Amino acid sequence: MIRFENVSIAYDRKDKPALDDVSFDVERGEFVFLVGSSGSGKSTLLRLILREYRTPHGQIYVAGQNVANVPSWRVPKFRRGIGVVFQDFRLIQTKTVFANVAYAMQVLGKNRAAIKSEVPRVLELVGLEDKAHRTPTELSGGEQQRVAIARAIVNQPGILLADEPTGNLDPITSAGIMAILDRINQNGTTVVMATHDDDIVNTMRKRVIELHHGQVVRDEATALYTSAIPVVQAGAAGPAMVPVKTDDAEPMTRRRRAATAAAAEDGTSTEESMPPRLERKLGTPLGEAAPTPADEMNDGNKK
Ligand SMILES: Nc1ncnc2c1ncn2[C@@H]1O[C@H](COP(=O)(O)OP(=O)(O)OP(=O)(O)O)[C@@H](O)[C@H]1O
Repeated sequence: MIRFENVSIAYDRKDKPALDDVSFDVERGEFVFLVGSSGSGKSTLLRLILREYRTPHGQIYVAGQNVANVPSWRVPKFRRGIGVVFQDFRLIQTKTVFANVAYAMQVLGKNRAAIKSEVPRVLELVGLEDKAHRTPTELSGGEQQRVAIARAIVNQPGILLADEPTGNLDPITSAGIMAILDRINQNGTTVVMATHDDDIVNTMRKRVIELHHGQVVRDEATALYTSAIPVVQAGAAGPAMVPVKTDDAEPMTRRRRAATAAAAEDGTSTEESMPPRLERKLGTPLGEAAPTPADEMNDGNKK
């Protein structure tokens, strides 16, 4: 579905490459986390999938098309097959929830009957059917992100790109968003999500592609945020290591490290300071299993 072949790009001739000889394949229907420190190249990679830049080196194929061969005038059509969700939601503040989602269909010239039937289905999928007539200013951050997801999937894209979709949200709200993304993925949409959220990655156990200085240093199935095994760093002469955990226990997440440090200072048990496990939170009402009309819509897509 998405293939990078030896892709390198620098924003400026004198800059180090933002991506450096990156190769990977994402199959249709996969869910992939992109991880790596700030500046490692995650957003650049997502932008290249969207054909925001022409690629100076290497080849990128998206849904069978060589992205470099998509002429500028065809880029809008090319992007119809890709939904995008950003950290900062990017909703139109003056439009209602319904109108924000409907707008994504209007720009593609969909007729009123289609909009009237599709928008409610997608709002139901993200659990916002009762907030259709509110504006974004009347919604919580998590609800706004659900509107953004509804807008991203209303045209039934084969690929959903998410750039830190939970970056502005608390852990419980983030878990609700992840339940929705997981469900969209189970309905057949390929999902690529850039994130710094170790709890989410450690809970979901999906494929992880890790970038470091623009290079892929890890590409692992059902993986943790931080590698549990020594990994040879791409481009290194010898087996340089990315961070490795040394015991068999679950690796410390960012929040757990903070809780442990705080507990060490005040002498309390870390268990009490821990946030509830994300798995439990993923079982919250947003993850309800009953199929919705939007599921059927997506199922129809897969056939
Ligand atoms: N528009 C731009 N112009 C010049 N350099 C850029 C631009 N966007 C990103 N870069 C540089 O490219 C490199 C990769 O940036 P990118 O935004 O892809 O990283 P990231 O992994 O998404 O970071 P973060 O986790 O902070 O979002 C960085 O060195 C960054 O400074």
